[in-house]
Amino acid sequence: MNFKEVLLVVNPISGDSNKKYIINTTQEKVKEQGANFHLFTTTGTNDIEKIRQRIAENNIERVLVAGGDGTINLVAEAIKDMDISMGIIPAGSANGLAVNLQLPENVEDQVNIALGDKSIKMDLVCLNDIICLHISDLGINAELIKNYDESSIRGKMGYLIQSIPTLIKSNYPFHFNIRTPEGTKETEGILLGIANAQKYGTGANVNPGGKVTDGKFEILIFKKFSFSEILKTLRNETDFDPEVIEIFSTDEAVITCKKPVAFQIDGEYIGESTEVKVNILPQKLQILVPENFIE
Ligand SMILES: Nc1ncnc2c1ncn2[C@@H]1O[C@H](COP(=O)(O)OP(=O)(O)OP(=O)(O)O)[C@@H](O)[C@H]1O
Repeated sequence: MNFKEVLLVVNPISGDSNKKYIINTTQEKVKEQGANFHLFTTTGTNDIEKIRQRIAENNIERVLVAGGDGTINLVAEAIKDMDISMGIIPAGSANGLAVNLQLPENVEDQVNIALGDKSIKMDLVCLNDIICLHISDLGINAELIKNYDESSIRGKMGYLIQSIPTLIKSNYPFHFNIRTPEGTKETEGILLGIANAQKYGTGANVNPGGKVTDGKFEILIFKKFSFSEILKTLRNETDFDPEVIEIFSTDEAVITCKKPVAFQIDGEYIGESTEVKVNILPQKLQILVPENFIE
């Protein structure tokens, strides 16, 4: 152990769940390790600045995050230029990044990993200057997130309830122009994903070749709905029909759309966009993983 001051950042509303058990367990384990425990509860406004302030005031050396992908993203933004490692205690609606980092279900095990020594240096994908740790997309999934944000029911059920109205109201197919150092591509689709990791929080393995430390991201084009291809992602199969799902790796891209398209980063709805500039910050964030983590 090479830290004395630990900050736990907790999102009180994420995943529609009470965080008391997580807070108590973390506090106990930090004390057992002979370190000091500090707590920051997010408010939904200016959290990045407030976290940076707490880190400076208390000489924080390790940050733990209890929240969903949105909360992990904002803590990553706060610490990305500091020499501080981040541990994750998944407590959101879908926990996409936690699935990719192979974190266990049990809170005690999660806290042990977050306070442990095994870490990787993760790439951060940067989209119009906003970082992404997990998966971002333009199209129907971002429309779903927008509709969810506007509804009053939170958690997994909230997403489920919004899925049918989203399909009915959607403006798909969308038209995308994708420029990368490898060439230019014009395509239509229901969703264009920009993936650092492999899986959505549902476990759907949409990007089987994705690695969070390889200095690259993948562009995923879902050209049309196909239940057989969706089932393949759920079964971890990798032989997608290129007529339905096309995937390629790159390290830079400019995506333009003829009409504004809904856009989300790590589960947070950003707005409608006609241009997304993508680049990568290789091995930028030190993040704790299980001892038996396999890339
Ligand atoms: N105290 C708070 N009150 C309201 N919103 C908050 C608060 N703290 C953080 N937030 C918001 O929570 C969002 C992040 O939620 P996160 O993605 O971590 O959890 P989630 O359960 O997966 O989210 P969601 O339920 O929206 O899918 C951010 O938009 C952030 O601004």
